[in-house]
Amino acid sequence: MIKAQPLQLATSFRAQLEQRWQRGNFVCVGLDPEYERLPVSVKEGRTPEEALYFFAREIIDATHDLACAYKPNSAFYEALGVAGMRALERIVAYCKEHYPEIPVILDAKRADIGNTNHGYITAAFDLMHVDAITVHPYLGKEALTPFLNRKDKGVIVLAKTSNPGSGELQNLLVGEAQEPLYLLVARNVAQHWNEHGNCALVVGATYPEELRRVREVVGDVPLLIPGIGAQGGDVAATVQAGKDSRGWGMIINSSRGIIYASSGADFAQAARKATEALHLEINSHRA
Ligand SMILES: O=c1ccn([C@@H]2O[C@H](COP(=O)(O)O)[C@@H](O)[C@H]2O)c(=O)[nH]1
Repeated sequence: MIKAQPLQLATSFRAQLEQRWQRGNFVCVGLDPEYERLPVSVKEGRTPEEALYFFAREIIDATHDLACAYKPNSAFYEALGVAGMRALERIVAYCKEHYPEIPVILDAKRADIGNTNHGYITAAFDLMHVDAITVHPYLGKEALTPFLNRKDKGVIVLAKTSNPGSGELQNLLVGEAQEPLYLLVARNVAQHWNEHGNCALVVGATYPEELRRVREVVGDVPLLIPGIGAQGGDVAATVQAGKDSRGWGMIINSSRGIIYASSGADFAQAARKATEALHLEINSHRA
């Protein structure tokens, strides 16, 4: 009889993603809790720190077999001050302890000059132990080198963001080729910044044509794709435009569409249902 082999724990963000994609998991569950919107049953008898922690933990337990990644956005935790940051640290620690195979992406959109970046890196990678972080490209590769040199960690660079006004700067035609800035960013990341194979790019699901153009120039570089669910991005168009040469390569985020699927005590079951529906829809368009 062949014995099932225990899953070997991946040692880098990219390897973690590959294992999740191999299972057919492409949904990134966005852990973006607004305290005011938490179900009454979650807030009752709990401090704000405990409420945030409990809410996220229940959602993680309910979705872990379907999730490609978890993505807490730092803003929602910072908004509660020290209590929020403590909750964030505990949520990441919970994921790492119980589901170490699932990558945790800290959406904090960092990047500054050299020594400031060291502070961001220590906080995210060495204290919080997240597997990847989002950064903006504005300061260029030189400034981002301390992030890029963390070979085992993912560095996810904003290219074309999902917001309605993202074209103001990102669509400006630049360089010799007079191509949109977002495409130049994507090209530079894929060709010059990704020396350790640890880069990914953010492209909003609200811009499927731009997503297609990015995929065309970056090959199989992973894409973090927010904008599904509350922002109205189309799943079929996203998958058609965003999949890589293997039909993989996508980390498709939904936050509010999953975590607020129910405002009642059944929020975790509802989050699972919403995750499963998105998981099935993504996979139905991958072939
Ligand atoms: O271009 C971007 C970059 C990041 N985000 C973040 O993703 C989630 C989206 O949340 P939803 O509730 O699913 O709309 C949130 O953390 C954003 O800050 C993005 O939306 N677009």
